[in-house]
Parts: sequence; C-alpha cells; structure tokens
Amino acid sequence: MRYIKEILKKNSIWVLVYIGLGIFNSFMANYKVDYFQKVIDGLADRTLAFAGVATYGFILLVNYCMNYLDNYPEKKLEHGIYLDFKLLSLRKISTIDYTEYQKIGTGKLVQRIENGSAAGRNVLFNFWLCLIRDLLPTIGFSIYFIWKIDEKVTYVLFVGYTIIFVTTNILLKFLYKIKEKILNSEELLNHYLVRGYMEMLVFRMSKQFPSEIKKTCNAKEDIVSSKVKMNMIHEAFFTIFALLVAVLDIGILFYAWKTKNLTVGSVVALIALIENAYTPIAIFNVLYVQYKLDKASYKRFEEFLGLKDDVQLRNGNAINTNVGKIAIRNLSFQYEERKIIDGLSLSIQKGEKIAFVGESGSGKSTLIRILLGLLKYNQGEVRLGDMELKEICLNNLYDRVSYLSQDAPVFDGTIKENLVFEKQVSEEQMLGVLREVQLSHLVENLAEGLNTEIGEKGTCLSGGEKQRLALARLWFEDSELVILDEATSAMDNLTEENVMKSVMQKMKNKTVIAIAHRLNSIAGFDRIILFKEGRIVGQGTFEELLHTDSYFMDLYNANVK
Ligand SMILES: Nc1ncnc2c1ncn2[C@@H]1O[C@H](COP(=O)(O)OP(=O)(O)OP(=O)(O)O)[C@@H](O)[C@H]1O
Repeated sequence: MRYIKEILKKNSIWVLVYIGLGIFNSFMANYKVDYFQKVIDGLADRTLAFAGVATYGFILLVNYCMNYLDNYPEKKLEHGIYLDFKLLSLRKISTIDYTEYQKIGTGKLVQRIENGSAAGRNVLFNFWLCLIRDLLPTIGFSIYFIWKIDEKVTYVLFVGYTIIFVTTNILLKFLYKIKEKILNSEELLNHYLVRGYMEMLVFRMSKQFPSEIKKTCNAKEDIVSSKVKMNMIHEAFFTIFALLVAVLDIGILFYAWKTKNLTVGSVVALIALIENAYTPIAIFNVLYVQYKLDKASYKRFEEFLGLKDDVQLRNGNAINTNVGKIAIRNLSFQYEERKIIDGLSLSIQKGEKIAFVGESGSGKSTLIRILLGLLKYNQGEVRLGDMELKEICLNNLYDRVSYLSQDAPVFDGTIKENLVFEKQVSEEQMLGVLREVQLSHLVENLAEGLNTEIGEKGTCLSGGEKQRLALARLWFEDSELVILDEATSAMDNLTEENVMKSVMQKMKNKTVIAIAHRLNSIAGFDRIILFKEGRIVGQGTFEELLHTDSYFMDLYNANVK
C-alpha cells in the first residue's frame, strides 16, 4: 500500500477533482431519470408545462457536458498513474542494493514491471477510484430514487445483490489459479524473448533458436488458453446480471399489470433505475474480481520495489580526504557460504599505478566492487584516505572515482552521451579526446558524427572501439581514483599500447587500479598484485615478478603463447 499511497499523494489534486465530478455525474444520471418520470406522467395527465420541458432539457445538457469534462481528469489519471508506477521501478534500480540487483533477470523483471504497473493502475484507478466516485454513488442514488417510487422493489434488489456476491466468490477461486498461471507464463515468455534478442549470436551459433522458439510457443499457448478461459468466466458475470435484470423488468411489468398501482412514468423510471442500480454492481463485480487478480500481479511488483536498498548511497559522511590512498586490512568477503576474499591486506599510495593480476575467479573484480562500495564486506577494514569506506556516503565517493566495468563499459545512446553524459562540452574538445584514444576516424566517417546511436551494449561498435570510447570518458571526469576492469582486453596489441600510453599520461596524478589478463599492458605499472583464491600471493614490479615469481611466470608464459 505504501507505493499506492505515494502515487495517490502525488496526484492528489486531480484525484479530488475526479471524485467530485464522479459523484456529481452519478447524481445527475439518476436525477435525470427521476425527472423524466415526472415529464412522462405530466404528458399523460396533461399537466406538463413549458418550464418542465425546459428544465429537463437543461438537466440533460448539464449531464452530458459534465460527462464530457469528466474525460480530462479520467485520462490524466489513468495514464499518469500507470507511468508513475513504471517510474517507481527505475527509481528502485537507481538505489537497489547491488547483491539484490545481481539476482534479477532482465526479461522476467521487464514483464513484472509491465504487469505490475498495469495492475497498480487497475487497483488504484480502475477499482478504488471507480468504487468511490462511480459505483457507490450511482448505486446509492439509484436505490434512493427506486425507494422513493416503491419501497418493495428495493428489497428485491438486495436479494439480487446477494445472489451476485455468492456467485462471484465461487468463481473467484478458479480465477486465482488461472491468473497465477498467466503471470508465470508471461514472465517466462518475456525471459525467452529478451535472452533471444540480447544473445542472438550465442543461440544462432549453437543452433538453439528452434528450441527457444518452441519453449516460447508453449508459454504463449499457456497464456492464450488461460486468458480465453478467464475471459469466458468474466463474461459469464455479465450474462448472469443481464438475466437478473431481465427477470426484474418482467417482474415489474407483471406487478404493474396485476396491481395497477404504478403510473406509466413510474414503470419506465423503475426499469431505468434498476438498470442504473445493477449496471454498477455488475461492473463492480467484474472490477472486484479483476482487483483481486491484479493484487496478485501487484504483489510481485511490490516485492521487487521492496527489495533492499543500498542506504549508503545517500547516508554516510561527506568525503574530506583523497580517496586515491587506500589501506585494506584483513578483508574477507563471501557470497552466502562461499568465501571469495580471504583475510586480504593491501596498501596503495596516492597516485600509484597498481595492477591486479591472477587466474580467473581469484576475486579481483570482487575486490574492486568492494572498493566501490557495491559489495558490503563482513570482516576487516577498508580505508580510503583517512576514512572508513563503510562510513562514506557513496554518491559522494562516485564524484571522486571513475570506473570502467568489464562487461558493459558503454550504454545504449549516442557517442556524445557515452562520452560526457549530459555535460556541456564543445565538439572540438570531444573530437580531440577521441583522437587520443584513436577513435576520431570512426566519428569522421559517420553521417551523424557524435550524435550517432551506438545501439544496445554498443552493438554498432567493435569490442575494442567500445572500450576506447569508454576510456575517452576519463578525460571528462575529475576523479582521484580510476578503476579499469579489463578496459583494453578487446584491443589489438598496438592499439592497446598507444591508447594506454595516452591514458596513463592523462592519469599521471591519479591513483589507477587496473585488472588485466594481458600482462604486457601493465608492464609499466608501479606495482603488480598477484591474486589466487581470494588472497594476495605476491607483489612487485613487472620485472621483479617475472624473475622471481613462478605463478607470475606461468601467467606470463600462458599469455605469450
Ligand atoms: N553474484 C555472485 N554470486 C555468487 N558467486 C559469485 C557472484 N559473482 C561472482 N561470484 C564468484 O566469485 C568468484 C570471484 O569472482 P571475480 O569476478 O571476483 O573473479 P575475477 O578474479 O575478477 O575473475 P575474472 O578474471 O575471470 O574476471 C568467482 O568464482 C565467481 O564465480
């Protein structure tokens, strides 16, 4: 309910307007019928005056105009609420705890957000707001006007309501099961779709697309058959209501014919008012069922919104020290039961150029993620300058750190956005930096130049170009600590050497930590730290290690081969 309240608060003015208009229109709809009865009876007994007809005309005019005006807040809220729920999901991602983020699958999440936002809108807009402003007032006013004409009909009406509620609750049990199945199948279908789009080459080369398409087809069949079943049950509600109303209408005609107690106007008004009293109940019932089912989708969405946040992003102390000086003492970290970093100690001086080297899975990237405050360590101490990392406000830290990640150093956007995000930088300056990383030829040959879109994960660029573009970003960031996780692994040796020369020249006063498997690229670094099974097993300059450390020699020889 927390998020629903948040969105209600955000839209409070329009919600009030919408409710006010709804109650007014419900009154007018019933008042119109009541007045119509007077007009008909006036016609029948020839007492109808011009003023009566004019008033009825005016009532109709107000009713239709207000119904038209009602569309404005209705659409504003309907679309706004849905998109507000979607926005909540991006806000969540911006603050989510990194370990929670690692567990999320993109395809399933996208579907969960889609279903959840629609369900949130339905719960708030289609159910609660509709109930308060449409259904309850319409039912209330129509019962009042029916009661004014004939009290007994009101009791019959209530018996009908009871039958409807009992039937609804029986049918709901079946619907729950079907809805759960639809949600699971939709998330599964989207999971296959997204992984097919994202990993096209993997599936094409391993000829797995036929099997992926078959699995997607099965999920589709499940969704379609469950949705059809659900729709048939929904429609059954309307048929039951229509039959009930028909029985009541015939009953009134029979009662009027038998007793001769009712005027023609009263009979016409009663039939119209019963329609007014039952239609909202029919709608309410369908909405109530939908509301119960939407709550199932919304609950899944709320679970995602409720995932743990990284509170350190905002909380914590402002930095008053240079974060390029790092002291790690007896640090340990584990993923659930599995120890990844084991009693590690390391000091890095301000301005030092350090390389992390070691076999795959030895914990290098994990240590980097700890230094970035993404992973929270369970034991030991990490000091940046003279502050403990755990006590630092991370948003403050990110102003002083540049980080190029191993897997996706660029994002879906233009070359310019990938270089400077939203900063105002002249074109000459950007082209100058692209020259430094040997990318100027690329931009020169593109019709859109710096405004060229590079595609999702930079698919329009080669691996090495992506990495060079990401490295060029460093020129526009004023950081004290630069962390490069295999930032040049996809470049050829010559390009790597030239680009790294430029990068190191630019970073000469900054602390640089680089993870590298290609050992030649870090030959000029001040110190190389050797990792094995989450521990430091050696350190020194490239030359020292090459002559004294057998593990380094093995890594180097494997590299050269
Ligand atoms: N989210 C996770 N949950 C569980 N284990 C994980 C998770 N992320 C990484 N690991 C494990 O932690 C270990 C260390 O991973 P890390 O990425 O730090 O290695 P690395 O030395 O950087 O390797 P590489 O050189 O291949 O990138 C690996 O064995 C990996 O399987």
